[in-house]
Amino acid sequence: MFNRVTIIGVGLIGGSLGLALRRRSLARRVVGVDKNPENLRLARESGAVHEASFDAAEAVSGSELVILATPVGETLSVLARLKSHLSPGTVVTDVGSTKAVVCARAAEIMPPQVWFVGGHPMAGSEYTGMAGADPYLFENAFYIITPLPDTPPPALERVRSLAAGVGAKAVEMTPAEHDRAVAAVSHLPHLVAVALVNALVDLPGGEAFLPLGAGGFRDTTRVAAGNPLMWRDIFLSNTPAVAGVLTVFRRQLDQLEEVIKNGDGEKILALLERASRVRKKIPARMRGYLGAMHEIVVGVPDRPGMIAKIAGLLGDAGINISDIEILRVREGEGGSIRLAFATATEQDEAANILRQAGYQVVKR
Ligand SMILES: NC(=O)C1=CN([C@@H]2O[C@H](COP(=O)(O)OP(=O)(O)OC[C@H]3O[C@@H](n4cnc5c(N)ncnc54)[C@H](O)[C@@H]3O)[C@@H](O)[C@H]2O)C=CC1
Ligand SMILES: O=C(O)C(=O)Cc1ccc(O)cc1
Repeated sequence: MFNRVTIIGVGLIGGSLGLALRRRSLARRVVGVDKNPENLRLARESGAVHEASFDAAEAVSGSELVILATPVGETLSVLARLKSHLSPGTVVTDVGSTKAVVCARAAEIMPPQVWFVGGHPMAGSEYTGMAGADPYLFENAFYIITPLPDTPPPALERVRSLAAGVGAKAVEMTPAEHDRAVAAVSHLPHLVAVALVNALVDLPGGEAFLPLGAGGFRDTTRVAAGNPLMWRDIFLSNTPAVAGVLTVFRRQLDQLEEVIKNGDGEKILALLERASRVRKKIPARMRGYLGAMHEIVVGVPDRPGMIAKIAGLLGDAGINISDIEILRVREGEGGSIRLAFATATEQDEAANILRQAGYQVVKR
């Protein structure tokens, strides 16, 4: 258990860490600092922090762990302002989406006997601020930690225990490796989503097509609703890696344009098949590092208490629902619910029980 943890920036990620620390009783005292009074108020009200403060210098004093959870562009200036108030033995970590610039500079700024260990929970959403925080956000997510060669093992261990404590799986890499990897799996997808939305708006009458967008447009553009200031800082602090992946992506777009303009069905098919093959390798039934999920989709009529009824039938049979999602709802007609189980046996049993109770069930 930590004695005192200070979180600077109680927004989506800082607030979620506070909620997770409190929920799991991982710290005797969690102090939240923010320049936004509303986020501080919500953090206090929701119990994400024991104490809220505008004064970072005072709040970090005596903390075992200081978590910097501001946008990346603020992290180093916040650190520079509070460094002389850090107590010997304190470990400072961050949660920023880029690591090389911050980790290199933070190591230089640190006073003696205080260590900076970079961190990045690979979990989040398109929401912003404490109002989007979630105590379960990090559950089963990867949490990348980027120690430097001279990071003392006890300092690294403190950040590892934060990651494990909030339910995540810690993985270590160098800051440069981290930045290359996230450029491909997080920063490029964000830019693609932004370009898709802006392209639609650029098309004559395009914005009027927006309501017609089916699942595909929603799925591929969800992240474009994210916080523009946060994402600006990310692109400003990972420029070479992002530029590199954009070049590769542009080549892909050029290739698609060429084969489509040429009406080359064989090549179009080859490109689509290659992507389909690789995409299917992403374990669709895995969340973070959880094992494969075994799913069923249940059709439910639109009546009060239906979810409770289904959960009750399965609960009575000792079957644990690992995940639940409402897929489609049509007012007055019902909809479908996806239920996931840890084992194929539970999946089979759940399908049988619900079918016997008269529900339509499809196993996935
Ligand atoms: N949003 C996401 O899905 C993820 C974000 N991250 C990283 O986490 C960090 C925080 O992002 P979010 O929580 O999404 O942003 P957010 O905007 O929800 O929260 C940031 C908080 O920091 C506060 N803040 C900004 N400058 C400050 C300063 N100088 N002093 C005190 N407080 C200050 C803001 O008022 C706000 O409450 C960013 O570095 C981001 O790259 C990491 C993983 C996922
Ligand atoms: O919304 C999502 O699915 C995300 O992937 C959120 C996210 C945004 C930034 C990060 O650095 C990590 C995760």
